[in-house]
Amino acid sequence: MMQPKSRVKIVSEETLSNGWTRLSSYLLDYIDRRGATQQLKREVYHRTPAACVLLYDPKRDLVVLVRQFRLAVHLNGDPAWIIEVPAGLLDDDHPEQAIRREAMEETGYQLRDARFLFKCYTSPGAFAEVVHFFVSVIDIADRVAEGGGLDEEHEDIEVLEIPLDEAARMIETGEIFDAKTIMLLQWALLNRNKLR
Ligand SMILES: Nc1nc2c(ncn2[C@@H]2O[C@H](COP(=O)(O)OP(=O)(O)O[C@H]3O[C@H](CO)[C@@H](O)[C@H](O)[C@@H]3O)[C@@H](O)[C@H]2O)c(=O)[nH]1
Ligand SMILES: [Mg+2]
Repeated sequence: MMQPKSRVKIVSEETLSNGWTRLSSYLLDYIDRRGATQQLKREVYHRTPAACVLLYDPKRDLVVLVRQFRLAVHLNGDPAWIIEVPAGLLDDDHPEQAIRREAMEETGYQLRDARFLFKCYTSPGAFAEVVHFFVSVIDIADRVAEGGGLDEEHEDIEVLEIPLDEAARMIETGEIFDAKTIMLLQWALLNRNKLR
């Protein structure tokens, strides 16, 4: 059995765009499962790692979500102020540090425990992005600031407190359609009893 690494040889990389995030085109020699060498062309968007968190308040049985404008959604013609769990890029921080910072900036909640759940590739066909998923049990007393995002980054974030069952229904109605948000809400539905 061939080692996986020896099946892939990067022949060349060309930077197509180097703006907010770099986009490259690669040529690679790829040995397929029958042992034949194929030359492939693949584009990769070098999105850096990120983290997201489900804030769950067991006393009120609600989750804290954020609503903000997403241009890609707008360009597709979908309602573009979309509802998501708090999330952000790691910016060289450890995932847990990053998610504490993002939760504070976006929602004003000071997290006590943040429990790592899993990591996931959000779109592995084209994006290098890995997202680290967390859950944090919160209480109304943990909200020490307004949230809303950073003015200097022109973040314009609305904080929403929604009963978990209502949020679950909003997946069915199509009002919530962000992948990481759906994953965390479904995790919460499966594990709510352990969070009380
Ligand atoms: N100038 C500039 N600024 C940008 C650009 N893209 C994003 N920004 C700014 O950078 C901020 C990044 O905010 P974060 O909170 O760190 O990231 P996020 O956009 O919430 O990202 C999370 O959700 C995305 C959508 O699901 C994920 O793609 C991402 O990995 C992460 O989970 C944005 O609010 C915006 O102000 C850009 O192309 N140019
Ligand atoms: Mg964010």
